[in-house]
Amino acid sequence: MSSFTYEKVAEHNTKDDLYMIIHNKVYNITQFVDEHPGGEEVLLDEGAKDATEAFEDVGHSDEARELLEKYYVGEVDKSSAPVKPVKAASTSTSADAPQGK
Ligand code: HEM
Repeated sequence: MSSFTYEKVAEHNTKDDLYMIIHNKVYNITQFVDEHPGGEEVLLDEGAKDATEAFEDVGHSDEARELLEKYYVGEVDKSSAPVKPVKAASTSTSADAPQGK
């Protein structure tokens, strides 16, 4: 079974190559971006990192959860640390976010 560090997942951060982590599982959702009923914007915003909270906040249906299986590519390497994906259109505030060493 493949495992991915957070850093590896963070590299897949574009519409043409997008990964997402939900409940410690890694999904390659590139093919799904155009199909998402909630639009592509949220997937691009929440992609390339752990989107568990965003995914759960929406209250996605069982059908949505089943869809995920199709895009499963592996597990998160839990010994790795989350990274802040570098994105051109980042909306995050930088001041209170310490960078990794
Ligand atoms: C790959 C992961 C995801 C899958 C497979 C997925 C799938 C779906 C599906 C099937 C729906 C239709 C309603 C339902 O069945 O629940 C939906 C709706 C929606 N999703 Fe996602 N979703 C994903 C990730 C996300 C994320 C990370 C967000 C971030 C906030 C999000 C936001 C929404 C919103 C706002 C709707 C409601 C759209 C509407 O009814 O107007 N989704 N999603």
